[in-house]
Amino acid sequence: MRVLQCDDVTVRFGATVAVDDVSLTVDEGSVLAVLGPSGCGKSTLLRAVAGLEPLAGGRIAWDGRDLAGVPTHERGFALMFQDGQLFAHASVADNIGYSLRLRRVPAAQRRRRVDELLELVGLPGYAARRPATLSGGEQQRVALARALAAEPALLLLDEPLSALDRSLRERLAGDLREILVATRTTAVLVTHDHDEAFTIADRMAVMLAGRVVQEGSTAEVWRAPTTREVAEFIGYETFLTGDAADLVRAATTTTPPATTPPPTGQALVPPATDTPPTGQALVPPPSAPPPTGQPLVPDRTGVLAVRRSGFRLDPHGPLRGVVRRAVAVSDAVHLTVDVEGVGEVAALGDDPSAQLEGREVRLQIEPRGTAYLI
Ligand SMILES: Nc1ncnc2c1ncn2[C@@H]1O[C@H](COP(=O)(O)OP(=O)(O)OP(=O)(O)O)[C@@H](O)[C@H]1O
Repeated sequence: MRVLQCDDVTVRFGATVAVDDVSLTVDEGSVLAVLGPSGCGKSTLLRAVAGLEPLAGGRIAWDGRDLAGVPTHERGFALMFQDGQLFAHASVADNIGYSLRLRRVPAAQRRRRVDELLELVGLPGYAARRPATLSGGEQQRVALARALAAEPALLLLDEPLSALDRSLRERLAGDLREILVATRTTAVLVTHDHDEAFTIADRMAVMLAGRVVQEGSTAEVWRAPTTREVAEFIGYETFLTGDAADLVRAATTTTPPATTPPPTGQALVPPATDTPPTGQALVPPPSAPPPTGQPLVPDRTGVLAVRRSGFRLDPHGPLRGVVRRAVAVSDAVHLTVDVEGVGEVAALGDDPSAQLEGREVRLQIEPRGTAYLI
């Protein structure tokens, strides 16, 4: 059931239109990510839903009821920010139990609920600790427990993981997804990180310059961005037109993967990650077999967008090129390859230690890493 409904919402700061005619809906128990670059208006939209910014136009409704005139504390929503903003002088238990105390929940019941929440966020035994003695990740877990304590009708998450380092962010994003699903929490997550949006949310709304430019299930937006701006924002790096696009399209001839149906909603990892393929591919064998099978990329005019993982080093690949640049990352190598008849493309190799610059290579095309922009 649809519970949050934003219709033509506009928020202005003087002459700045921070949120421009945005319409969105969120279903009960589902998580919507509002994904966009810094300054696109996503935090302002979240604050408007919380009742912290007045609307210049439009309407926000909860469960069919217009929220105009309903103050923040009466909306029954909880907010969690990038910096959890814990009370420094209170224990972890008092931080988590704060909203329960305000509601005069008896102490014994409060303690039980705090213990349950600490278990849920993976911090059993932390009740007596002070926030200053916790790591950044632990502090965010406590902030999440505090936000969930009052069983909010809607949880509003504003970049909840961006202050953390990358590996911790990835782990916590997975945990956050599991906790939201386990508690059947309806949530709106604001983030600039497309991987985070993919891990945590069921649906995604891409926001650019105050407007929602694409909305859909995370898998749908990931696979089929509608414009170049959206595609760039969610990680497509190479954009081809005309003969270059035709050449790549004609070379895209591989057997369809066994798991063609896209994940819907519950996926914890993106379907087209930059995971490197197995086996290294440097020198093309002279008798590399010609590609066989049916072209998978539809024959249409438009811009062919390709992720780095869409072009993989493979000795049997149909495209030939010369490596212009190779940048090793932890378990892969990011390549810029000048492909015959195509030009420079971003590609992926699997051996960070290989000396590839200046070498002739072949590339395979991974259809799941490609999209057509019409
Ligand atoms: N209180 C304010 N007064 C004036 N302008 C504001 C105010 N809050 C936000 N803005 C402006 O509104 C626009 C959107 O800001 P907002 O913080 O919503 O963007 P954002 O996408 O959340 O960015 P970030 O990720 O950097 O926080 C920006 O141009 C910003 O300068």
